Amino acid sequence: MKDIHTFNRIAPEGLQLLNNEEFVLNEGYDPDAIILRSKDLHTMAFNDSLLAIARAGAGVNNIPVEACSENGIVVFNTPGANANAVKELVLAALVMSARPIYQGLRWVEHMEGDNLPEIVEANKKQFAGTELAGKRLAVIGLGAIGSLVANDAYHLNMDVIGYDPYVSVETAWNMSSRVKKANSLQEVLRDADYVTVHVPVNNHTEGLVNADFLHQMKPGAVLLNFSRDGIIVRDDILTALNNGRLDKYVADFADEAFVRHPKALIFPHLGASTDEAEVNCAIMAVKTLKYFLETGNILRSVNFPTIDIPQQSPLRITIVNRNVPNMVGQISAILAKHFVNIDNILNRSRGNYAYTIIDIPLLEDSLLQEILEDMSKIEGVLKARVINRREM
Ligand SMILES: NC(=O)c1ccc[n+]([C@@H]2O[C@H](COP(=O)([O-])OP(=O)(O)OC[C@H]3O[C@@H](n4cnc5c(N)ncnc54)[C@H](O)[C@@H]3O)[C@@H](O)[C@H]2O)c1
Ligand SMILES: O=C(O)CC[C@@H](O)C(=O)O
Repeated sequence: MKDIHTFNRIAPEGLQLLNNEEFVLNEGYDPDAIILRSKDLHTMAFNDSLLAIARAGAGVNNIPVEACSENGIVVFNTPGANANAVKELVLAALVMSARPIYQGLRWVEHMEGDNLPEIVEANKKQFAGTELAGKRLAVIGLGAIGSLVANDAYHLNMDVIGYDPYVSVETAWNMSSRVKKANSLQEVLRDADYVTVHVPVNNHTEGLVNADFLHQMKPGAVLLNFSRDGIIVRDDILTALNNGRLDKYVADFADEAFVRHPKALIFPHLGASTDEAEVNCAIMAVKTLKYFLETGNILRSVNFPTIDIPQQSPLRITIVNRNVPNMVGQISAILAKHFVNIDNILNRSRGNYAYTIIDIPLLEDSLLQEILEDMSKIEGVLKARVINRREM
């Protein structure tokens, strides 16, 4: 039995894929795996038996990924599973920044009386806006969300320019050829009326939107942030709003400095909050996690390599190790010492870490245990486990 802990609301359509014969939910204190959305795990102590964490979402900044790698814990996310939901909210945010819809709705809510239509017609000019068509939109980060926003904004007749120095081949194929490609931040920001940022927050993007970035924007432009609050320097945005350089700041992250600011429009982190996105994310997170727990194969991990080979032998040993020389040699030597034949072995690395799968014939439990203990003692092995195909 594998114990899965959940945090936040994970859609039942995903959780019901965890059958009762193999999995229990939220039972013990030492889970084999965690599924979560935005719960912050940075201060959580990880139990030794924790094998994996699946984020039902795109961003993994609420998970201490480096510490997980050091403890041999595989971290997964659900790429693209909520991208359409975020895209739709960004399009709504673009319209709401061009036209004071929200202000108009609030105003009309407080009106009463038989002559309401006349009052409305006499005063509605205060809620006139502008159109998006013909305006330039800069999209920074052309991944799952950014590419959808860019394509749809083009269909709203916006002049769209994108910037992503690491754009994936898949995204490049999905992008409309009408979306212009910028080669630098300076180029993408220079003439844009609207700038929307869709990058993950990490060591390279933290504070990306700072005074220098804002200075490169066209005066009076609008900035949209549906990525994370960590990508902005709050004081620099406040300064730009207050001195008029930035016309509006529209974000999906509540911050005391912005919530009542007259030039800010703040959403309560609603990007992924649609029925469809919640179900998509839960199903993808559960399937990915279940596949890893059952087969040892890794798909959609943010800290370990993709590895996916069918198990053709009764036993599979999986090893999470540091990416250092002679690891496969030492692992094989232990099996050779016990005269165990290797049916299949595959080692893949990613940065400082690697993952090894070894398929072997059936062995006595005691011998298997001894082999596993020997492997766990190798300097640089972070986690080792056995998958017995008969039990699956
Ligand atoms: N508001 C929400 O509820 C919500 C929902 C989903 C995702 N997000 C946030 O949006 C981010 C993007 O999501 P996604 O699904 O599009 O992820 P993604 O991984 O598909 O796309 C991210 C893109 O950013 C690009 N990138 C990275 N660093 C860059 C840089 N310095 N300059 C330009 N491009 C850069 C990458 O090459 C990639 O193409 C997530 O990491 C998450 O933080 C927020
Ligand atoms: O789960 C959510 O509501 C937000 C998810 C979002 O922040 C993400 O990074 O995918």
